Amino acid sequence: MLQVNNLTKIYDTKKVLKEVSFEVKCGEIVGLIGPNGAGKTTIIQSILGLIERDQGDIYYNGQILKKQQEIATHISYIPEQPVYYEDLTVEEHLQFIAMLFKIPQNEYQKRKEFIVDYLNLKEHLKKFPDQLSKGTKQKFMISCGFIREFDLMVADEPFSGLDPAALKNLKDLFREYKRRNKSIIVSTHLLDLAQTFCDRYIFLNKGEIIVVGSQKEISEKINFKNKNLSLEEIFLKLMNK
Ligand SMILES: Nc1ncnc2c1ncn2[C@@H]1O[C@H](COP(=O)(O)OP(=O)(O)OP(=O)(O)O)[C@@H](O)[C@H]1O
Repeated sequence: MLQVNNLTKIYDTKKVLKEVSFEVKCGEIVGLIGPNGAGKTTIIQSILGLIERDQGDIYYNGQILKKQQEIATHISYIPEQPVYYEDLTVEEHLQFIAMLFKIPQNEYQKRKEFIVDYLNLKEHLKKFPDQLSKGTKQKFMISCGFIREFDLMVADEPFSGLDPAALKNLKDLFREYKRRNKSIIVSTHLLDLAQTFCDRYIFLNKGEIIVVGSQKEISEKINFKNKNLSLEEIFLKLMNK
């Protein structure tokens, strides 16, 4: 469904992404894993057209994606840092997104009830984002990502600040969308959690992909004796820690 070819990004004179290529299939959850500064957010922002690429093409269902509007139509996004309008309430944001994506009113109500219930956001609907705690703000960002229809969601550290119940709910939500044949790219440092719901992983370091595959496949590639390494063990081995 998504094909990323030779993605390269240069800041000043530093290549922070070096010919990164990968694909994401329909109904697949792919974990983007790597140490701080590896390039996860840069990949996500390049796919979404939020920053300009120096090289590389993004294909969506075989069609090259160029215009911001085309990208936004197909791909939903949970940003790493909350982005919102200070003078709109949580509910008004959801309505605004519904309007942008032309979601019929009855469909919007159904989706809102589902997501607000899933994320325990009901008591916060009339609040302004600045009145929310960090974790609730994150749930609000997640609700904005899920209120609209999408085939691919890109989530940049979406678990940040969530309590254990909300972590579980978001994980379940990702699984539910996978059941609906939606694809998800998720960047996270929570490796124990990631290994409970991701199908495949892209391990990055210093702007380069070092290995791609399922936990089992990567385990086998990097360690012949013990084929069942945890994701944390894989990470530490790959980073030579
Ligand atoms: N606007 C910018 N100007 C210059 N360098 C940048 C800019 N944004 C990111 N970088 C650099 O690009 C590299 C990749 O950063 P990026 O934010 O993509 O990493 P990350 O893997 O998402 O890290 P983290 O896990 O800490 O969120 C880093 O070396 C970072 O310093």
